[in-house]
Amino acid sequence: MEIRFTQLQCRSSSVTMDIDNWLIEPQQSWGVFSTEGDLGALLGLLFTQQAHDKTLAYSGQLLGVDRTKVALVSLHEQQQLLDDILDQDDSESLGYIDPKTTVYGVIFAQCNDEALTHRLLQQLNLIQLSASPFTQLSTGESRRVMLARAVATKVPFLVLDEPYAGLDVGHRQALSHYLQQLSQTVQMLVVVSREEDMPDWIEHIAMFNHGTLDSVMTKSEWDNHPLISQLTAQSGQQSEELLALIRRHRHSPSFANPVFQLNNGRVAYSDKVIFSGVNWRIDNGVHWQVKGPNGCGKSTLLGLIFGDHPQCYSNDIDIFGKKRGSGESIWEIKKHIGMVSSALHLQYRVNCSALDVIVSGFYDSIGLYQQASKQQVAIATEWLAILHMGHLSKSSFRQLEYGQQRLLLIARAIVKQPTLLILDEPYQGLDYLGRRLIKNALELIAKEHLSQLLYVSHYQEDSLDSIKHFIEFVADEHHGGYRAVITKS
Ligand SMILES: Nc1ncnc2c1ncn2[C@@H]1O[C@H](COP(=O)(O)OP(=O)(O)OP(=O)(O)O)[C@@H](O)[C@H]1O
Repeated sequence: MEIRFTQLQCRSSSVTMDIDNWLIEPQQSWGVFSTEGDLGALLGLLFTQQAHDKTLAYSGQLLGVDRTKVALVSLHEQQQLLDDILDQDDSESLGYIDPKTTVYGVIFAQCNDEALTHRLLQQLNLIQLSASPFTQLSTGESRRVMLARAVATKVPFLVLDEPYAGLDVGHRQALSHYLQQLSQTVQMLVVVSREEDMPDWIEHIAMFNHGTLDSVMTKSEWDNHPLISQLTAQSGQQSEELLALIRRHRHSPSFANPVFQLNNGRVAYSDKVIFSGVNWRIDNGVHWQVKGPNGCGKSTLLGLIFGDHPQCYSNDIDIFGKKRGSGESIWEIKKHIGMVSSALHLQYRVNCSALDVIVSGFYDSIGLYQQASKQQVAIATEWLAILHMGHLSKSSFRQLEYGQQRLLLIARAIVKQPTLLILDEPYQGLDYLGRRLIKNALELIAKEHLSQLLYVSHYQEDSLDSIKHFIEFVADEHHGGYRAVITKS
């Protein structure tokens, strides 16, 4: 396709996209880097006009897009598909959710082609998961299925919005290689908000600054562009404001050691062991990072702490001075924990306002069912202002962009200043500035011990200086699944 944008302008709740002049020649694939706002969602809408079940109004010209021949991969689409499948599995079952829709089924439904489905399962390292229900996959596993599903449509143009989000290092490299090969036959727009996610093989890059197409350039021009250092300085100041807010309301109770202890931890399903023999002790004030490849059990382990994993009662766990399963109330435990994860993001299916989402952090509820105090509302309002979302205070959570939703969920987790702050790939869906803001704030929270961090990220650049303790899952040759290795830097 030859696509031409001329004086095009359209807006979302986070940003106004402005493109004076941009030509995408036939067969060309482009990398798009954006510093602010969910430009991937806007471009996805412009190119498909079917995502989110709504159309996007714009002024100016967009010529050459055949919308029947474009497929979109984005976190929003992934969320939507999970929602749909959960609804479908739910409605077909008798009172309990029976996860029927398999990985194979999700891909095959797009092409009705067994050979192609099989090939894609192989190319994206999904063969082992072929019969797994889609709703049970880990974040990185679902990401790869979303891509296979888009390729299965056999369209000649793909819009890939943050295709590397949630993938471990190995899978990121494999995907980059796969996309390079795919680019011989399929045209692509690859939208990224991390410099290191810009694929090496991309020859043309469009750089957006605050929503405006700033410049188009080659990969080598991009590698030396000064914009990144300017942006870094800008986000530092915002993070300081955030920390000042947190400091003002600090009130962390401290517990006797150990805060958490897991003895000989094991999680297994009927067909496979995820991990076994895990011994992990978390002492007061120590921050930890959980590492390991996609599907090794990082979220599962954190679910044992948070108490929402069904096997937390069959494991030997002490938390906040109590033995799990000794009659302790789950709410009593959750009171001391703030949590951000993709699973929580998916669970947050209620339609309350942006402000209420933050306030719900004081009550550990999904949605708000209590009368908040004036002070709670004031703190949540300050959070909205720092996140540049003051004008969205009354907007419905589900109508916001994925990245805006994620920022609100991060604020929700931090707002009550929990003893343990569990951050399971917190940056997913955040734009460049949002990610810098939150990362700086977490670094400061950790440094000042305002909360104790349990942190998961697949990116080296996300490492926090204050985290010196690591629990890493590595393949367990003897028992199958994974075992944990503990290290200190
Ligand atoms: N109910 C279930 N039955 C069988 N397997 C399951 C079930 N729920 C989760 N799994 C599997 O457990 C494994 C661990 O999942 P988990 O989400 O903990 O991985 P992770 O390390 O957090 O991965 P990622 O880096 O992709 O987020 C995955 O392979 C997932 O498919």
